[in-house]
Amino acid sequence: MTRTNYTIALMGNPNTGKSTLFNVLTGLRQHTGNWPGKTVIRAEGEFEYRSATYRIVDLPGTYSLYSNSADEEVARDFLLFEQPDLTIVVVDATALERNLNLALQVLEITGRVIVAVNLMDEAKKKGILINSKKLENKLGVPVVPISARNKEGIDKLMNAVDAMVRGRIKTNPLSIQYSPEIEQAISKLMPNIRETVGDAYPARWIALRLLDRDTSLLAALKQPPQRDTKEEGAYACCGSVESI
Ligand SMILES: Nc1nc2c(ncn2[C@@H]2O[C@H](COP(=O)(O)OP(=O)(O)OP(=O)(O)O)[C@@H](O)[C@H]2O)c(=O)[nH]1
Ligand SMILES: [Mg+2]
Repeated sequence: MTRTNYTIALMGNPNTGKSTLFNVLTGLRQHTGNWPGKTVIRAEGEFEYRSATYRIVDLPGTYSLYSNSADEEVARDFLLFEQPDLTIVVVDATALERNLNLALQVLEITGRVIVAVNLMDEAKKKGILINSKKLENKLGVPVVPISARNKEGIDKLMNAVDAMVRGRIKTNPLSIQYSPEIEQAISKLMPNIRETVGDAYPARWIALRLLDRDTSLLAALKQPPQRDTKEEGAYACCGSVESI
């Protein structure tokens, strides 16, 4: 029997429109953080699309997954330990270069990624052109231009989501090659990491983080957080994308 329940994570830099997209998909019309605009704890919702039920998790905005802050740890832990079926990285079309930094980090953890280039309306106003096909070829995952606030591109985005969760899209995520010294150290560490944490975790990424002395990651791996979706501040809601 084919599965019909999928989990999507929304990740991205702060203020890129993740919660706006979350609201469009779930049909919710309210702020998702403790104060207007900012998501400080992950929020969850549910919606139906083409006979499948999606649980969608709106994560706090982060610039990296380097364990520098509680927000980064929440986002990192969700990717690592809850392993969503799909991650939508929401990037700001008017600040693509800075935003792609996080997208590349996510690609080091998982290849089940779609990049949603949001704020296309703003980019157009500023005369910024984005070649999403070229970006797609470089990143090796689907890239979909959207304007969440204007509900533009949502159909194309959901088409890509549907195709990916049902295995009709195979990705080939860009893997950054580091200096020979770092690559050598990664190769040395990877067998030990696999032996210690098993195949469920991205060994190459963990090796990189260990080389960076990421003690917070080490602690999280030793004691993975509880898979509790009913956190204080999280809430549930339902919607249907077909009704947009
Ligand atoms: N012009 C334009 N503005 C947008 C678009 N999408 C979102 N915004 C605006 O961008 C601002 C930030 O949107 P949010 O959805 O709160 O962003 P976020 O990524 O959830 O922010 P954090 O939770 O702080 O990381 C809001 O003022 C939105 O109305 C868009 O497509 N076009
Ligand atoms: Mg938000």
